[in-house]
Amino acid sequence: MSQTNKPRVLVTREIPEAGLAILREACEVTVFSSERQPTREELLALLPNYDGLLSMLIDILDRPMLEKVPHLRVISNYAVGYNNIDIQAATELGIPVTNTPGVLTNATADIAWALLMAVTRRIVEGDAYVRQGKWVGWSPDLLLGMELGGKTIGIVGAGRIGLAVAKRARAFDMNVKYYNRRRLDEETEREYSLNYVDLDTLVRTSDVISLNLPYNQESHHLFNADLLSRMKPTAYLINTARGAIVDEAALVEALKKRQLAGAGLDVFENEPSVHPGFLELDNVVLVPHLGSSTRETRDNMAILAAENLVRALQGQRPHSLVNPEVYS
Ligand SMILES: O=CC(=O)O
Repeated sequence: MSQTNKPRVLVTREIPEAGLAILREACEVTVFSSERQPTREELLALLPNYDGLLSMLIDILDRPMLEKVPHLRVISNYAVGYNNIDIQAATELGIPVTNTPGVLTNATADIAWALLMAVTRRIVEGDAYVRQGKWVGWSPDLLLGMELGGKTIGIVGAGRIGLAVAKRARAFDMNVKYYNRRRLDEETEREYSLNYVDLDTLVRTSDVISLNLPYNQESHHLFNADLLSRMKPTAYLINTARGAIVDEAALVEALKKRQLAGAGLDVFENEPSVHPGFLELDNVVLVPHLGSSTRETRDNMAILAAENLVRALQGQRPHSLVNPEVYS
């Protein structure tokens, strides 16, 4: 039982102190661990003792799980994506769910750009080449890459992060096409020099494709063998969204067959497992879901997630609410 009248909150993984300090002011806080996530069973055993949950994007909060903890007064997800939570179920149970948009936009667009540059300019291959002592002197054709200026980037998903990628692309003199379920207004298209195209045209005509859309039933395996086969053989695919937007096995095959030139991946279908096929390919750059991982961004995510949680527990509207219907 609670020692104070403060609400009790469970934080599934240690987050930056900036957020924990906000939580401690208003709540009794338990941090599960700094080392690992709670298992499903551990979470189920713990949650009856808490009023609020601050979850990570790898905590699976599906309907069967949520139905066992309908007393929760808020779930604050430490991520912009919330595909780990059954939002429909949470809404039906009256549980507000919040996320952390905005604060991680630049960091995520930066990592898309880092992957894009690393794979098109063969940075990882070059680093290995030097370390392995293979470099015997400058050569006109050593590790040739693709120039970005004048090329076309196709952005799939033109939300905050997609637009931040577009902004970087303009600075590199690239042409920017985009595909989004809903076309943006003319002013935004003009501001970011964006050309709206359908997905097929984007895939067929882009030199780089950047995935910046949310993962849901509609986007599951959107990039399947068929769509991948329509890419230019000289083109690159960058995924900083969610792994399962791409059929990973199909991507491995397409890369092997050189149906596309390369890929830069921050996210994977079954994290932390990576399809073994990728490990054998030198035209793929792989990083372990680092999109938002700058010190500044993780602090800001912690502050936003903590404020969202405290506001919901205090009966105020959280800053970034995924399911506003719970309040109507
Ligand atoms: O993947 C990271 C996020 O959704 O914040």
